[in-house]
Amino acid sequence: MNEGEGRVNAPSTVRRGALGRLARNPLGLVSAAVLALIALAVLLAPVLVSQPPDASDLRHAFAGPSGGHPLGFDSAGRDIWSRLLYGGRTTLSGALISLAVSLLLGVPSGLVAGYRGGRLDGLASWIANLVMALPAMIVLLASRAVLGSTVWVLMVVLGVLVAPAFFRLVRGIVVQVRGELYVDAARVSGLGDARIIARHVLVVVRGPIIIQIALVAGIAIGLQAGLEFLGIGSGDTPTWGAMLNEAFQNIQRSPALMLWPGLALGLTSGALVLLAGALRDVLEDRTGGGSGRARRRAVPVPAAAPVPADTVPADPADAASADPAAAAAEDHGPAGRATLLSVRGLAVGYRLPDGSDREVVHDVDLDVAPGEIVGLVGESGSGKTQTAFSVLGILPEGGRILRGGILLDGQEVVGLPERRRRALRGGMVAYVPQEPMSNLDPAFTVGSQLVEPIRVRLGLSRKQAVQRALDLLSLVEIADPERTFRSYPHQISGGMAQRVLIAGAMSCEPRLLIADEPTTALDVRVQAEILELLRRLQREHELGVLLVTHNLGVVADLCDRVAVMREGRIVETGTAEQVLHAPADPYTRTLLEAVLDHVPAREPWQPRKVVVP
Ligand SMILES: Nc1ncnc2c1ncn2[C@@H]1O[C@H](COP(=O)(O)OP(=O)(O)OP(=O)(O)O)[C@@H](O)[C@H]1O
Repeated sequence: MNEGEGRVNAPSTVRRGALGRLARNPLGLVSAAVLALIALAVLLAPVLVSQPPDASDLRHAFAGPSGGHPLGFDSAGRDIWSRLLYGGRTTLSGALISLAVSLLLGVPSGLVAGYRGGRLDGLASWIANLVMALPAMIVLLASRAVLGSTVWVLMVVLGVLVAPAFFRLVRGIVVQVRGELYVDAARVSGLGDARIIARHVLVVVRGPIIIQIALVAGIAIGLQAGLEFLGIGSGDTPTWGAMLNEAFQNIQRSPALMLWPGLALGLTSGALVLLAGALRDVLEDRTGGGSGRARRRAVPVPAAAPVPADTVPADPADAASADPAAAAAEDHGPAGRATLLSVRGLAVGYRLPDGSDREVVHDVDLDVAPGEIVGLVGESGSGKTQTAFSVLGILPEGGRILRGGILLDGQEVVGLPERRRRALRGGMVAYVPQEPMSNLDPAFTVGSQLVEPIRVRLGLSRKQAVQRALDLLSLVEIADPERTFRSYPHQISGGMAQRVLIAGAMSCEPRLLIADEPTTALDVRVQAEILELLRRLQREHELGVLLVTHNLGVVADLCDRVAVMREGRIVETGTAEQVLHAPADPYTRTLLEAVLDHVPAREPWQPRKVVVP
């Protein structure tokens, strides 16, 4: 029954930490050690030097190394070792300030712009492009003239100039991630934007951000040194760039003075670049030994305490819709049963560039009663998914409901604020998607994906949520729930993944389940098992099910009633028996004829005899 159990490699999904993998990467280890040594030396400067960096004694000008002065003296008789360590403090702190500013500006704006899209994204991208187009050196020179020569202020300006690098990196990744089905699944499960970003999006961008930090730190150090070398800094604090400047002025007399600040800059920048490369290998797992990508977390499915519609605070819209709801249930409820879902005159459109709408669903009426399975069938592009997404309130960007109403358990949901819509999704109504694997975030274990929405929606403790997730895995007939709980999506089969998604959908004890081609991506044997599971859950939990499918075999097998869609309209509705045996609409007949049941089977293929002359 539990197909694919054998595919679970081992319960011990070894999840070595990134630090451990970095320690096994020779380049990473050496560069991290060099950086750590440099950081330690500049931090311990007061105890490592024998005189302050600005203490000058002209009698020692250009003098070589001596006791307590391992690198000798500069042109003003100052201790080079002391200036190198204290200069490192200024240089590295300056780089940290630039980094902090660029991270603070670039990362949150990239996350929000990428995730929300639309005008906000357009505006943020425009600003980022504008800042990137500015010549950094010219802006820094102008800033010095206007804001003064304090190195810290220049570092803040540098941070602003570098921020677009983080913005573009993060935004680009988020735009890709937001289209992932597991993000849609998290949305459908009722998780809010902030939680989705924190859980599913940040985890994807953190690796590239860490790599970028190493690169940008190197750039900031280089630029700052460049400014100081040009003599643009304040000159009252020792920095590696200022040391290079002084050394350059005395290059004829003592070329060795260039060596130490040059070495410090070269070592630090080089180590940062190498560390960035090693981090890239480690975080993207190029060195083998683990499926870094696959190990990215996973997300998921719904979970939530049923949030009865009537517990949501009333607003005037509800009062206005109360009567129509009751009327709809009375007038249109199938066979006199109270409707769970009642769609009336639904029209969905997509905004065109000229401001008009392209209508893709026209005046759809549809009902689902408790304990009833209604099939929504039709050829590809007929509007089934748009209808289902309208009920869930997750139409893609640009799509909107143009007309009509949707009553969920008597409550009008069209026009309901997103917060209240979210309370219904993953609560009273749950969703089972078409492609189970794509709806699980590969970076999280199955258990983690189930537990998070359960905790959010049911307000359970972690321990209780884990127990509930295990119970749900048993409910969907997974033989070894604990093992599956610990597995990553790449370690389970498609059929098991679909069971996991159904478990997630059931976690909120929904009353209406919307299943969009739930078996299409599965092989025939697993399809039958999943259909049987849905049937059992529907029976035992009195679920209303809206089953979106193009498979008339599934309809015959599972559905009580059928609505046939064509070009955005419902062309025929009736009991499964009526529609399949005595279709009234010519389009339904065409659909049925397309199922080759009545066509005589072809002769088995026979190899042709090849006559060899
Ligand atoms: N994001 C979108 N922007 C514009 N039009 C869209 C968008 N998504 C869907 N449509 C249009 O809506 C119509 C109905 O699509 P829908 O996805 O509901 O079809 P479907 O019956 O579910 O097909 P399938 O079985 O292939 O999923 C199609 O003509 C499609 O082009």
